Amino acid sequence: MARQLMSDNIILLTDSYKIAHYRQYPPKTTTVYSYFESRGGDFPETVFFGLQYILERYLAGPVVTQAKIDEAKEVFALHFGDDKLFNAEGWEYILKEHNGHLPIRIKAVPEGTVVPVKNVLITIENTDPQTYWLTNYLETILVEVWYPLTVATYSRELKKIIAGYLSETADDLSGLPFKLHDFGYRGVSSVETAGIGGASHLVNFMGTDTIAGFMLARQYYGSTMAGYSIPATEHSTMTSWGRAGESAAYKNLLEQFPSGVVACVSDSYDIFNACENIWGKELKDLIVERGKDGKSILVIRPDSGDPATVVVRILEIFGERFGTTTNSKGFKVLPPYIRIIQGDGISYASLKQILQHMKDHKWSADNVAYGSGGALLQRHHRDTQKCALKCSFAVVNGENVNVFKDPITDPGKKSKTGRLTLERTEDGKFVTQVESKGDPAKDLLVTVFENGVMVKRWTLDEIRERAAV
Ligand SMILES: O=C1OCCC/C1=C\Nc1ccccc1
Repeated sequence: MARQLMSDNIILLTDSYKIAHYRQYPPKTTTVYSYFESRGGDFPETVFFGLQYILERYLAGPVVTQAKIDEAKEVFALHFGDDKLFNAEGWEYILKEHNGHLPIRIKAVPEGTVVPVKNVLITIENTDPQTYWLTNYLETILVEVWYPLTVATYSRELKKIIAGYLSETADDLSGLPFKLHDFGYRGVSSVETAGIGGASHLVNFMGTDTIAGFMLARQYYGSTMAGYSIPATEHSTMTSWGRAGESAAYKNLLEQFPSGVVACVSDSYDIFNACENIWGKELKDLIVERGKDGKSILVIRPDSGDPATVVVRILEIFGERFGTTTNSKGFKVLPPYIRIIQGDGISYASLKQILQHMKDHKWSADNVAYGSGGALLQRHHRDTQKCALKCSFAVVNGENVNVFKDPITDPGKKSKTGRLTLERTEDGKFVTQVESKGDPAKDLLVTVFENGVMVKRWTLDEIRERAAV
């Protein structure tokens, strides 16, 4: 049989130090209860997303087998130089008593919910008193939810910026879902990262080139097709015509794609010459003609230079060549058959600068879409939103213990204690009730996983509803 992939042996999906933790809890510990939160960071609220994938992919079903236990025995004896350290009995207990299903209960806020930081988002506890040691054994894989949570949050913050400028400078927000396109597949650390991050972006938008992203949404979030794209050029398909062949390359593009939306990267040599003399003069009539069907659009993609400066300069050139109208908010709009996509240097900071520069020059946000790669999918870490899992409650020798940490060296790391609920106050604000004082009937946390079974799932459509800007 093909050897178990490391990522498919749940016993190996943890940090080495956790292997020895079962001997370190107080004697007669029967419950370990922990919670996950974002303590805050770049943004004051987060979109909860991505736990469903982790549960389905790594924790659900009969994940414990004798083969995996044997593999763990072998590798941990080598890894620690000690064949007595690994809790083989504990895992064999799960195999025999629970038929390989994890005796764990996980409650979480519904995916897509936007929650202010410093609120409980997930709780996890063991359902079998024998497996108190399993709760935090699963911390490692569960805390990886920081990544989809942070990408979904970051993507939504970019959406807020674009929505704001559309509200101020466009007739409506109908173009918003396609205003930020995911260019990030090559810029992430692995195919799995691309899938997770790509799906996280699709909570907020519908434009993507990260195929792994909509495939993950298809497989884990019940979304037949979560994201869309269009024919677009890259430098190789343009520069292979040679510099002298630049206009022939562009003309060929319009002939190959006589209708529909098509994008063309145009900065290979001199984007301003390309816009002024090729797109704006030599091929102008072709562009206007194809636009007469009311649905064909040529999208020009700059890919270098200072984004704000380059975008506005192209808008001015196209405004002169193709004309403009003034919309209900008093801002200029190019004819519907020609647009711009800025896919270089897009980030939370630069997006505001570009949109503000456009506004200062009376250009509507309608004219430009954006693409983002590494900044969208990769330039994040667990401390971006300070995501962590901490133990807040235990039962030891039949006694309830409110567990917490409160380091004198960092008050910001003080953890919540007791059993927790996430509730809403009368005025609709989220509040985390601590010390087991919450009302389970009001708890917004939903049991999503129990004893190996996914007991609650959400679809991407439902999640998009909750996360709507
Ligand atoms: O130009 C475009 O218009 C919209 C469709 C996508 C697109 C470009 N895609 C892309 C992907 C990965 C790296 C760079 C660009």
